[in-house]
Amino acid sequence: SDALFILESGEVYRNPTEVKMSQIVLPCHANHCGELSVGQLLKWMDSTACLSAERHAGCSCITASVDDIHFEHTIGVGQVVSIIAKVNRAFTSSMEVGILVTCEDLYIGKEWKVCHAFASFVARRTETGKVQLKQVIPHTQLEQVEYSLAAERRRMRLIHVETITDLLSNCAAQLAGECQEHKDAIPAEKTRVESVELVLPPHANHQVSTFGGQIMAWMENVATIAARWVGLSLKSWFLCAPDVPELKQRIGAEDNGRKNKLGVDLREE
Ligand SMILES: CC(=O)SCCNC(=O)CCNC(=O)[C@H](O)C(C)(C)COP(=O)(O)OP(=O)(O)OC[C@H]1O[C@@H](n2cnc3c(N)ncnc32)[C@H](O)[C@@H]1OP(=O)(O)O
Repeated sequence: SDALFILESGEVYRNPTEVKMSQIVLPCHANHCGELSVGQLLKWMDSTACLSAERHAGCSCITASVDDIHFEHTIGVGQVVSIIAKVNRAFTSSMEVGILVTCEDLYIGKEWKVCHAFASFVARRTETGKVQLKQVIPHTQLEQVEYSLAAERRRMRLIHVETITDLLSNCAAQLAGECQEHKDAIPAEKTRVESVELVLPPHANHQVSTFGGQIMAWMENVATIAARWVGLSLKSWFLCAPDVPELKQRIGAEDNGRKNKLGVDLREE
């Protein structure tokens, strides 16, 4: 196991960028179904990953994007969520942070995986310009695998952004023709939900801009309301981002952030 990796010096190796956060789920963290709200979980994941990125960078970092996330299980009130984040690889000023979420039921003594996500964090520019991060040196076999995969994921991430942009600009007219009339169809416009949020001090991070996790939590809230229009019970669902959520502009107290997009996949149970 990675935790028991022994260095040549005889010391037990611990990844210096690793951050672990555990939290018992309280009723105030739950949604209307009595399960941990995805928005709350995204906030915890973002803060844990940001700590890991800042531990590596040694300076203030911001969330640039989070890749698709597939939630395999829901988490109930009273269960314990553990989030482990570590920097897989640093590029120039950006880093890929791997985030593993597990859930534990203390009373039955079981622990299971909830999701695995990858977030990109960027070290804030200084007066002298872009920060050049120190490289990550993988020690364990698992770290070496993640280090190699991180470069490939970054390549795919950049291609994905371009593909989606091309799709939206070139194919919108063709896709419209694909829509078919169904008897019980709900007009897409009817599922539209818009929410306006006032950025208050509890929404800000230590850099006094809105938490990336808070923005994702607001997005998840609106997406959940929109999805309910189609009449499925939201007992469990995948929240994923066909258009990787990108945080393109910092939102301060007086700014209007650029629009972010989110897709929701529903699963009926
Ligand atoms: C912890 C928090 O809660 S922070 C608050 C929430 N987050 C935010 O407000 C972020 C707002 N967004 C921004 O400030 C900007 O869009 C930034 C800094 C992410 C990117 O700005 P850009 O002008 O594109 O910067 P630039 O082109 O110099 O790229 C900087 C790095 O970011 C990387 N990057 C930019 N966009 C993305 C993205 N969507 N996904 C992954 N990496 C990205 C680039 O590849 C580059 O990496 P490199 O230096 O390792 O080669």
